[in-house]
Amino acid sequence: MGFQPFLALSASAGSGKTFALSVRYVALLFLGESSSSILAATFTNKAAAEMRHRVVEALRRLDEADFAPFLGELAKQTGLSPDEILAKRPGVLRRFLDSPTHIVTLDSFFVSVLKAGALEIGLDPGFVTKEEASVGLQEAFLEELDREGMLPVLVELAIQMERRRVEGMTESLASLYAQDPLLPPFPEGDGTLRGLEGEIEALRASLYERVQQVGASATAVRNFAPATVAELFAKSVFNHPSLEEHRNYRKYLPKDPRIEEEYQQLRTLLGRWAAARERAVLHRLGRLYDHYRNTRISRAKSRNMLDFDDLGYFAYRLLYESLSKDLLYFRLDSRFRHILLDEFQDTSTLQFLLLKPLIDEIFAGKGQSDFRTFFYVGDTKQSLYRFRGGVEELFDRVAEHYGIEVNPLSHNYRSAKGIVESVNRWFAEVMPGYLPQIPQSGKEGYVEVLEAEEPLAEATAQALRLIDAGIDPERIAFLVATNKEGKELQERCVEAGIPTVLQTSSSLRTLPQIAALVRMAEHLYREEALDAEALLRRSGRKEHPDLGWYRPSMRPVEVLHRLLESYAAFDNDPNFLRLLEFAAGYESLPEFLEEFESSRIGVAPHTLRGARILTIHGSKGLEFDYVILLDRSGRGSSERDALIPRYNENLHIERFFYRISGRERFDETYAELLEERKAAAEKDRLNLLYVALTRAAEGMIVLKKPEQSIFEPLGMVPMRRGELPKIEDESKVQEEAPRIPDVVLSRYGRQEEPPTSEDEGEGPDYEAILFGTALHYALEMMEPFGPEGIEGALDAVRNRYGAQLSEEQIAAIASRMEALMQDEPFTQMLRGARIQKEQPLAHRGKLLQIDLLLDYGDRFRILDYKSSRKFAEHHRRQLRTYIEAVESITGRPAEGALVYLTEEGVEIEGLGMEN
Ligand SMILES: Nc1ncnc2c1ncn2[C@@H]1O[C@H](COP(=O)(O)OP(=O)(O)OP(=O)(O)O)[C@@H](O)[C@H]1O
Repeated sequence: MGFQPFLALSASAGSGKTFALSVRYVALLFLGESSSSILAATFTNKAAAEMRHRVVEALRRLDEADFAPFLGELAKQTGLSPDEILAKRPGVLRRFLDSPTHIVTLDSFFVSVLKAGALEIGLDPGFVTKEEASVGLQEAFLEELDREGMLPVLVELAIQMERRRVEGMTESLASLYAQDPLLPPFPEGDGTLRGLEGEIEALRASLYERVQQVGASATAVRNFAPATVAELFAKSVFNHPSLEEHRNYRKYLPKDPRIEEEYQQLRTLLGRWAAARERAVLHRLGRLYDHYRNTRISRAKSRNMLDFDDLGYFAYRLLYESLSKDLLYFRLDSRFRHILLDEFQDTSTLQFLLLKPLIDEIFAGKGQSDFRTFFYVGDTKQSLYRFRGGVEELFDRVAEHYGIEVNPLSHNYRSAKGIVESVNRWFAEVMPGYLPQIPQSGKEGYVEVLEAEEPLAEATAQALRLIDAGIDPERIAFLVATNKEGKELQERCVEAGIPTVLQTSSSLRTLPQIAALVRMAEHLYREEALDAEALLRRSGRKEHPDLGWYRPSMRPVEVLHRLLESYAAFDNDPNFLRLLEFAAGYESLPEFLEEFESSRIGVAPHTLRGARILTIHGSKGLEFDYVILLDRSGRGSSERDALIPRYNENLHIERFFYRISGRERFDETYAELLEERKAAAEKDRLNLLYVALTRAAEGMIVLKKPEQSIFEPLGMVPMRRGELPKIEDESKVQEEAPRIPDVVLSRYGRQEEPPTSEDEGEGPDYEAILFGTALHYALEMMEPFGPEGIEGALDAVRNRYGAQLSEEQIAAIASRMEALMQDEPFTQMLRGARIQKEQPLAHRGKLLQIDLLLDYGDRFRILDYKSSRKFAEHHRRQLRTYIEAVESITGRPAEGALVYLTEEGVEIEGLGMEN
């Protein structure tokens, strides 16, 4: 086939696009090109790391059987025989390792471009990058508005946009900033709104009178009764293009033909009113935007910190307004002769514009003897980033613009036959232009669609099933819809004893131990002595270490280091080194804490083992042997941006439409645009499902909700195809099942697990944990165990938790204890039993702590207190573990009960062994 210098591959998931990209990269090396002249850009850090890995592995292991397909492709592309390739390999590998490489994410490439030319635009090249805009941005913006006398404009706009919160407006401004180079000019204010409102009012009044005069019904008359223009605009009568079509009016129209005429005029005027409102909003927004942008620019410069949007803004200015290409290449110390782009369907227009000067440079040499190439791959079925400016249309436009051949690939090399065929069946009908893939694997694989009311709960059960079938957790990935669900699932996995790695974000601050450690530092700084166990429970320690060494004058790195020493369980994790490195850059804790919150320190790769938990978005381009795909728990959100952009041929924004509910009835262009957006949103949803369902190589379990499922558009029904692998040693499975949850991690000491509930996006509710912990403590300290012991127990609680609990909370603890002591079923259970409180048990290498163990001589009852019902299912599973442990240790039967001590009173839920 030879080497085609300009080529694009547009092909389905698993068809080998990234594989082809790696082959091409290596082929260029064998053709004598230096790695410093090749730019290979991907979307995520993970993909870039993966690509580097593939290239190095290929160069090292080309002679191994696993790399035969790679070698075969390489031979085709380079025109060399496999033997020639293998003979050249050592030299190529040496040169590769000795030269700088540019296998990077687009964002990090733009960072290096910007660093190279920073001084040109008044930036300090030592700037750091951050994930999101900083906390004080809004205040700084408001200060700027105040200084410039612009606050009244903000207020007027707020009234016009019916926004009660400043945040709503700064969000709109932030989204303008994110696409600054693509913005159309903002309209001038034309002051037509008032005049139009007068005209509309006059027409309304006239119609009101006319419909009254012809004797129309009260309802028909009411439609034109006095109202503000906005109220009138919202009326459903305007759903009818003409009153002829409206049965309340039809028969009266002949009596006064002016009615229909005026109705039509009114509709036209309302349409113009919406457009005038749009102009007024955009005009004010434009005025504010200038100041918003100033604030962003000057803050980025003065703090020397750039987020993604700043990066795009400055890189554009640099490339298009400030710097010659030659100077840029000189500064970058390389001149790219070859560009390879992965996942091109998700490239935003702005990103493309930033690359365009480099691509143009390549095509400038086209036709000459100079060897320059451009290659990109993608799949518009997998485009997911429309919401942040990804435009899949770019794929074909770029090919057309540069005259690049676009080739398909029709085989699937990733997934087993059963998976490929199931995916073909699900999508053939619903995705326009879907080309069924041809499975390449000889394996049948495993596919199961299960209905589950609670996908999060079912997911752990299914993972245990896979693990019990002998599948290493490392080979399993859970795919979830949102980061929040990822966190919740991880909690459940911890408690089910399944090791997991949460990859919903690659940021260090999302690692539980790191987050806990920083939270500890924060508590020290704020002098809030919140229960350290609750925060650092994952460290596996029991005692609260002495933190008396803390001094407010200490540097952040010192505080963190001392905390690490105090909680020795954190040894040897390179992520802690990264944290310390980051902290070393700050002099004071508050400064460190603020920056840490929006930091972008990557997680050290390969430091963690276990099943992966990722969002579907995060799984793009990746593959896993086994995938458990979870339906979304809550409902998805629908698009509600105030400004709807319409793009021109160059994919710049031609104009914005201002969203007003019902405007589509008065404005055809707006109606069409809205329809296009809806169709696009629909397509995005399908794309997301496509990405999710094409990640598995060997097995896939889909957990679908019976109702309101994201899988509904596919007509997916419960099914099963293929078999899970058979584990050779059946006895091992017997012995291991049911698996023992890792109780040391999930629950330790007396405290309840931190709830990560639906309604709090912000993680554990430490108030509730503290309350639960104190309540447990009170019950433990109650001596004797009866109403007479309550007073003494409360004293103990005051001694230990007095500083953190309010008097009301202590009173609430007292009343819950009293309720328990008076509860008939509870006191009944105590009769004839030897009572053991906080009984520790060692079982299968794990330490369990039982709240109340009642020993009746021939059998046991285990009671577990809970202060909330939030995690009932979790509590039940936990209790079953305790029952099993007690039975196996003592050889006597045991049963258990959950004792819920809630505001409503005492409720006891009994639980026997189920199997
Ligand atoms: N020609 C080939 N011969 C053998 N194996 C291949 C070939 N092409 C791809 N593969 C393997 O198939 C799997 C999927 O390939 P790859 O990740 O390149 O697909 P992709 O098209 O980039 O998928 P996605 O669109 O999901 O990113 C990989 O494990 C890869 O090594």
